[in-house]
Amino acid sequence: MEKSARPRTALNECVKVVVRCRPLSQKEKNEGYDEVKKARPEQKWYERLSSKNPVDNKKFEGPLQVVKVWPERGAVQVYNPKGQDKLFTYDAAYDCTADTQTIYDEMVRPLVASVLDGFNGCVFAYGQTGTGKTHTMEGTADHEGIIPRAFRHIWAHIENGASPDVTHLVSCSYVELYLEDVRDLLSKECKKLTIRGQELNGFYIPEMTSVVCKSAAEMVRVMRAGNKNRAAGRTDMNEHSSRSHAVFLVTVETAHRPTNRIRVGKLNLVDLAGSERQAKTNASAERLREASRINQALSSLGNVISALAENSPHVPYRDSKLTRILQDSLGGNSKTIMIANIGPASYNYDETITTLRYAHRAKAIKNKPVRNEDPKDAKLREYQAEIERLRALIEQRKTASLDKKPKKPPKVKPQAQDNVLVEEDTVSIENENILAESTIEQEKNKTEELEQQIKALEERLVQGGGGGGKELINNLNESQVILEQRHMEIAERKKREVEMQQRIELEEETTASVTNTFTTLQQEVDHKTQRLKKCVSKYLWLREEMVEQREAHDAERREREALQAALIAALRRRLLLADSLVPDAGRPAVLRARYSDDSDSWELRQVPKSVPSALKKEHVVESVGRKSARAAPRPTTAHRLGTAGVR
Ligand SMILES: Nc1ncnc2c1ncn2[C@@H]1O[C@H](COP(=O)(O)OP(=O)(O)OP(=O)(O)O)[C@@H](O)[C@H]1O
Repeated sequence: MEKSARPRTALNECVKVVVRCRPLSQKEKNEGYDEVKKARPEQKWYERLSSKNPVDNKKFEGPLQVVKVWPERGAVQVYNPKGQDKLFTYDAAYDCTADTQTIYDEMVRPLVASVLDGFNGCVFAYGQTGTGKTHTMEGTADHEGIIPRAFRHIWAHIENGASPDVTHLVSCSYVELYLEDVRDLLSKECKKLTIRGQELNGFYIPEMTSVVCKSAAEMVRVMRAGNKNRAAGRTDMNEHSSRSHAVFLVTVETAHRPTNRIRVGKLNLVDLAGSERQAKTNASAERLREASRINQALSSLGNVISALAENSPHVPYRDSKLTRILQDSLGGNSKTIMIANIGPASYNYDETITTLRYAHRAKAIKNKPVRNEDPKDAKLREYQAEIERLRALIEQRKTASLDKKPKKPPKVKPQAQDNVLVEEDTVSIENENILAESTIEQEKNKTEELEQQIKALEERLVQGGGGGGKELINNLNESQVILEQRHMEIAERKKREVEMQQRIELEEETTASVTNTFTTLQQEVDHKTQRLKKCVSKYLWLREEMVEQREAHDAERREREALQAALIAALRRRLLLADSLVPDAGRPAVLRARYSDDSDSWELRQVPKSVPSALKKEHVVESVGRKSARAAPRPTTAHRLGTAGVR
């Protein structure tokens, strides 16, 4: 099993990006979104080049399906009413006919195999609300998602492991990020947790519940138990919308007895909450607050992706808890897959383009996965040491109890005068024996207790080749392994085909003029005109893209400002209601945003006016968004409410 010649480190590895487009929902079909845009009046390139603003504000004239996926090219094309269609390429692209099995076999299976080999892995689903992130990651009652498939894969590997010299320990944890709080979904009352720095091997939450599991079914039960505690709600965009980011962490520890080495692979399975436009959601105050935090965390994630893609010297990981948790997965010690989920309908055009842009940027992120060998915090090592200690204790007790064996009473002699003495001896020996027997009984109980402890510890560990023993099961396991290998081979071939296709397209563009030979001048002119047109098209595309990105950025900023204004208005209303409770009620006051080191957050404080500064008692009204001290921006004017507004 063990091959010491294998390298411990992998080369820099880019984040793999996969796009999945969900089918139209029944509601969308009823509204007529199943019409596909086939032809679009094309503006002549020289007309568009001469126009001052290449992007007019043309909108969709009716409901349309605007996304076309090219699985064989790993490309996604989006019909653009404002200009040229958008075309993005990825490691893989799946249309609405693709099932999760295919995505798992082609993309996720190799990653989970690496985790079983001691690497860290992360799969995270990103996208607008209602685009199928939960469907992809968890699945539904009749459709298995990536997470339960990964469980089955892990246990198939353990059960098929040929060597009984290999011991495994599989544990899982489940946390969610709700309103910037990390909550333990596997603890009673979902206790709040604190992320303690960044360890070498993934994020570190000391009090997080960790459940040792012994089968895939047990892991599914743990996931379902956690899901019951997850924050979910109904929005206009999704009947069952996840209102939190959920991270399911699987740790697989593997000990190889001959070499006494332990490998620890950690797999983060992340279902992010969806971004959403407030204008579309008709959100209530509570949903607004949730959405604001969701969008805030996602925008931090976007900033981290951009900084990494641009090789920026500062990556703002500390801007949100989500980015702290994903720190290793993005630009660190992990192999990572981002699944960007999109919807096909035209009313989601802006969000689809935003998701595709982020996903495209994420392709440039380079990770540095390292196999985790013999880490200090391996639980398996702890268990093994404890079992050894208990065994040694039992041995000690056994040798000690040999000395306490009951003595035999002396034989009664025939002489009458000696009998009294002998009887006395017998009584004392019998007493000693009763004492010794009770001590032995106690020792036996203690030994049994220790043996029980060893058994309990050993039960948590799983020996490789668990499926062995029966020939039938062995054969079944073997065929399963062969089948898995075939799946991997097919997936690998398909991946290479997509890569080849993308390379051919790129080379066609760059080398056509070099390789082409022309017999007539006219041919050369035609060819060069064609090339010029292509270059101009590309230029136009980039110009449009730039303008659109600026527009999207402005729209996002405007939306955030509107959201902030709405939240502040809600806060003001609450303040007015609670006026009588405010210590300085009646006096004019201002609201100021101050950064608090204690709570690592921005706080809205009510500061009384016209009071000598020594007597000013600030009253914290509410924490506004957590930001780390280093990365936090100065409060904007939106934070500073007018003095007239609040009494
Ligand atoms: N590939 C797919 N095939 C069939 N149905 C799908 C697919 N993707 C999503 N759906 C359906 O679309 C609906 C919304 O999906 P889901 O809840 O997974 O979205 P989401 O992105 O997780 O949303 P949110 O961010 O609000 O939690 C569900 O009814 C789901 O079953």
